[in-house]
Amino acid sequence: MNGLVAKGIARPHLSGALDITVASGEIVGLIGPNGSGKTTLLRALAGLTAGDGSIHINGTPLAAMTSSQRARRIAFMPAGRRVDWPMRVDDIVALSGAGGDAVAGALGRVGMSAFASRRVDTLSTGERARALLARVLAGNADWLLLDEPTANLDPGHELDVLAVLRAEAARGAGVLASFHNLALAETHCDRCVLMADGRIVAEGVPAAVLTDANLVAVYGIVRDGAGWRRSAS
Ligand SMILES: Nc1ncnc2c1ncn2[C@@H]1O[C@H](COP(=O)(O)OP(=O)(O)OP(=O)(O)O)[C@@H](O)[C@H]1O
Repeated sequence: MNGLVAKGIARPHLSGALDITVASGEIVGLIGPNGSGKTTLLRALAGLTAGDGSIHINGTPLAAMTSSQRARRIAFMPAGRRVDWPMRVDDIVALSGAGGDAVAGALGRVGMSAFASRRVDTLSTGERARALLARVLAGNADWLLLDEPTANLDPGHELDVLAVLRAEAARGAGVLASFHNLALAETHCDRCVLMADGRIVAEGVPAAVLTDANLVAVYGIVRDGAGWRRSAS
């Protein structure tokens, strides 16, 4: 079966066995409250943790791939923005294995060209987030697993990153990204997967997932005009 297809994924802090599929060319928003299991699932799909279940990429088991084959197929961006090495930004992006043109191109796509020669430890948190996304983009992987790619970004750069993710999907990449900004997920994702308490509790087009009933049950919030407020307990 085509796509990134995971079945029966079981890990500590997930409940039961989870199935999830990400097709080429789509952006899937992984949403859910703090502690619902988004990072745990993303790390499992990236092959960073071992446990029960199977992960196939276009029919090939992830477990049968060499680490370089995996790296061409899957790129993972953790939610943490910490970088321990005081390296230049372009050198950090080149850790993806990309050459100079691809590094420069990726930095340009996230608006970071002017920072190429800066040490990464001198960047602001949002700048560092964009540099780390450039590293993922430079690798040109088939599937992008991104943990909160818009965290720490201002509203303009949030939209810029969503536009970059849409361009990645248009070139055929499959994107699975976690979000806490439900408005962004609703507006920019082709599908949403909603997690709660280590389970997938809803998935489908955003309007089918971000229903009033799901928002109350999972987040304890209700729509209030263009935003949300806490539901009465
Ligand atoms: N090493 C650990 N020891 C104990 N509990 C853990 C450990 N790692 C994760 N957990 C727990 O597993 C649950 C799922 O964590 P996970 O990081 O996947 O959630 P998340 O949905 O990504 O949350 P957030 O939105 O806050 O980033 C949480 O309750 C977390 O406290």
